[in-house]
Amino acid sequence: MNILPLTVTDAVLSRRGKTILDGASATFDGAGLTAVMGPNGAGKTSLLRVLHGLDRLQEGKVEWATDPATAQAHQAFVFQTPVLMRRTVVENIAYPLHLRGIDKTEAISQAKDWTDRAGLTHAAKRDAATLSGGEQQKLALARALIADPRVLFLDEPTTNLDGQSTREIENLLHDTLAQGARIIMVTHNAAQAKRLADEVLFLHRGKVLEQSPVSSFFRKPKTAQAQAFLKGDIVE
Ligand SMILES: Nc1ncnc2c1ncn2[C@@H]1O[C@H](COP(=O)(O)OP(=O)(O)OP(=O)(O)O)[C@@H](O)[C@H]1O
Repeated sequence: MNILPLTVTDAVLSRRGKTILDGASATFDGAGLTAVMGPNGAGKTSLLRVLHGLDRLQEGKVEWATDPATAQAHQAFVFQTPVLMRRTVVENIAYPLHLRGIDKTEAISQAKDWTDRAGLTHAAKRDAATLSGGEQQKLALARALIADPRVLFLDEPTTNLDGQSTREIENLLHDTLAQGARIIMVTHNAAQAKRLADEVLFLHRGKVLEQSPVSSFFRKPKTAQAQAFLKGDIVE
């Protein structure tokens, strides 16, 4: 099911008198990974939440190629701090299949497969609450991927993780990209964006200043704000 392109047009989002998105516009299409970058507080997480339909805009619109319900059924969101159920790892990963009414034996069988793919075989029967941060992120990613989303939203999935967990997560993302998905991922890590992304969306004070192929963004950013950001200057 092709739910793309996804378009956000002139998005305005305010909270408690503060403008968080200030006329943000962007289009996402085809397979690949969009790295959403920008200074702290630029509105990156808020943009992802709006695209996924978690927050309603005051102005502007979010449109998919299909009706919203179809689009919703083919996308997934992995939060920076995953919300896990007090059940085993396998049961957590099987959950989206239960929601879709898939037979329990089949759901558990697929969940075991994803447990292995996520490098969590050793922890399959453990209560998810006892996992380390890296293991929880891998669980959350496997739980998102089991339903084969066409669009996957990720909010800094490897921040604070060690090298091995980061590599395992990036390997899962490479596989997901090879399956033709579009991943829209907030990252503060330029090296990671270069490893995974085909394009960078640079957000500053609630506006999309640039959405460019990854090589041109890092070689020749279009705005003074992006240049300063890449130099490591403090950008507000
Ligand atoms: N529900 C809310 N109520 C009030 N302010 C909010 C709310 N959500 C976000 N904000 C504010 O909006 C701004 C943008 O937040 P957001 O988390 O989207 O930015 P970000 O670019 O993801 O930041 P970071 O890189 O620090 O994670 C911040 O100043 C934040 O404090």
